[in-house]
Amino acid sequence: MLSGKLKIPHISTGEMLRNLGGESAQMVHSRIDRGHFAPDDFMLPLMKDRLSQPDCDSGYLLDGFPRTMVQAEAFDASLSAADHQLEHVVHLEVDPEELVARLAFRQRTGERLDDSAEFIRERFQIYAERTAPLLSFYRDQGLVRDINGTQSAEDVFAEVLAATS
Ligand SMILES: Nc1ncnc2c1ncn2[C@@H]1O[C@H](COP(=O)(O)OP(=O)(O)O)[C@@H](O)[C@H]1O
Repeated sequence: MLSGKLKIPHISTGEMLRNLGGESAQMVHSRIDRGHFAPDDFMLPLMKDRLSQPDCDSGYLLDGFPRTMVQAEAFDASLSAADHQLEHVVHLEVDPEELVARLAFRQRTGERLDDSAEFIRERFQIYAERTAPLLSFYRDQGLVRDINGTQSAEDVFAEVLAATS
């Protein structure tokens, strides 16, 4: 919805990784199917290549990147080198119980192995250890827009649009 409205590409790293072919695919899929991250030294060249495509020239909506401090710092350095700036970091806040319910629903309607109950707890823990620290990193830069994600998709969309316009 958002990328259509803003007319910029939606770049979902999870989707890119799930669709990966070639020789790295097996290594990456065996990790992400268990809820583990793809390695930083795999993600960084992948994203460098993706963000250098012409459709990214006027901006992009990142979904799932950066997810570790190593990624955030490398991304920051590459933005500065290109004289580009991040405009917003959208932080969607949802209660853990609600998230578990949503993931359980997604598992019933989809095929993602990492949505199984076995891996959900693991993904929460990895988020807390490796991704949550990015919030204070970006808060210090004044970029974080906190959004209540426990609303209907339409209301979340409206709130995100208002916070980023
Ligand atoms: N930036 C990233 N670095 C490392 N692994 C990633 C990254 N983005 C996605 N992944 C892997 O892909 C999986 C699915 O990502 P994503 O589709 O964004 O899931 P969700 O939105 O359900 O958290 C993640 O759990 C992780 O294993």
